[in-house]
Amino acid sequence: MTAFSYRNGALFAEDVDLAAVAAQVGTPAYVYSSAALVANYRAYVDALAGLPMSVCFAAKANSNLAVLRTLVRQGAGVDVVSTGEMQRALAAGCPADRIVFSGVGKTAEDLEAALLAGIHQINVESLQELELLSQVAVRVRRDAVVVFRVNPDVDAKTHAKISTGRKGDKFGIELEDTAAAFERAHILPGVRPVGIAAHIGSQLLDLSPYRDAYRRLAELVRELRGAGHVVERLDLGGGIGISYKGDAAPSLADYARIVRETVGDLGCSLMVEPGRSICGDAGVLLSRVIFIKPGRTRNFVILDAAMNDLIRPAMYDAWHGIVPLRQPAEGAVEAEFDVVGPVCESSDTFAKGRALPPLAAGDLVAFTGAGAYGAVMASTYNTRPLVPEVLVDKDHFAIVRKRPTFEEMVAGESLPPWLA
Ligand SMILES: Cc1ncc(COP(=O)(O)O)c(C=O)c1O
Ligand SMILES: N[C@@H](CCCC[NH3+])C(=O)O
Repeated sequence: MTAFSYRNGALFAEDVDLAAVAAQVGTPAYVYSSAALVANYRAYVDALAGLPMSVCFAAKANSNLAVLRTLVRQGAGVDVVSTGEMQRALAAGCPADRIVFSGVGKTAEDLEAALLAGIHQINVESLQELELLSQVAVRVRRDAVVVFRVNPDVDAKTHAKISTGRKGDKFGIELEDTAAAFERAHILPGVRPVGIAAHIGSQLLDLSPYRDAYRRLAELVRELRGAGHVVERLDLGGGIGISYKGDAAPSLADYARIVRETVGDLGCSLMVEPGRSICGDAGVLLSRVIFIKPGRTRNFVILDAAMNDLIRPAMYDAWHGIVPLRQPAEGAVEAEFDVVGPVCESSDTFAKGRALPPLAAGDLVAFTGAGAYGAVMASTYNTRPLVPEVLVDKDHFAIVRKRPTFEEMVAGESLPPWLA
């Protein structure tokens, strides 16, 4: 769904004029639409209806408390990869038994926190983690419900930096070692293996790798059961890719068909962990033009947003729409610009040779598709404050994370006695 549209020449989020948000909150600022979050979550629930399925939102895509709360109120569970994300999920009101803890490098502290919170399951990614989990479980006297994340060795046909399910990737246990992991878990105290998980990568626009991976999972479930293991849970990993450029994205109906065909009849309770496809198109990053800088070879739009606020273009050459908050006049002629931020790195470039309508210093623009892996990946490089976040619901909005002041930014630092 797109909750962002022009009305009388002004870009709105639901019924809120984004220029009014920029005026009150300043720029850069992330703005999220409640309606889009809810619609995207419901689309998963509806597409997978009839299957014993739970939808756990991957908090890594956007862990803002208000975003989590919006989804949790709809019934979503939360997939977390750190104690911090788990605390956020709990603070957002997610019942512990709807939380899944994933991640390749959980520490004893993470595992202890997860056990004490009593979460739904811990997705274990190595024998080393299993051993540590057993020790922690015995120490805190809580049994761990374990799902083994396996590496199905499938090429997800996505950006190399976000592909996670090929042999040689750091994630998961190799398929052929899974039975041994179950056997070890039966010997160790405090750990109870109940299923398997896989996540082959993010931003998949071709669904066939899911079919390949899920077939391998189904085969593995049968093999494990044949060897006498109980396999009652199957976690299918992250969600489908989204359209950043307005071109065709995969449909949830097609994804659901693959799920039904490959793993629908195993008698396992199923889980998906979508992040991007729930919050990606539900957010924009607002920014203001500082300068238009014409050059001999290239012309630049210099914005007040930078790579530290939205790193995806610098990190993955990712494409985000950049649209003016005031719709250009009919017949306005576009020109090509490099769109850059103020950070002292040439990679602080959002777009090269992008055709844009006439813009002037002071004008506002919005980066589209910025709701996932935007604010969560922001840093304070160049001592730039973290961008504030705003949640819109129908005709009103609230600041759900404020911009820190410069005093707050240095408040945690101190001088050692010999420099004081
Ligand atoms: C284990 C796991 N689950 C879920 C996700 C969410 O993926 P996506 O945002 O593509 O839905 C990720 C991120 O790729 C992940 O690593
Ligand atoms: N951060 C990546 C996605 C990584 C998903 C996490 N496994 C992106 O922005 O596309």
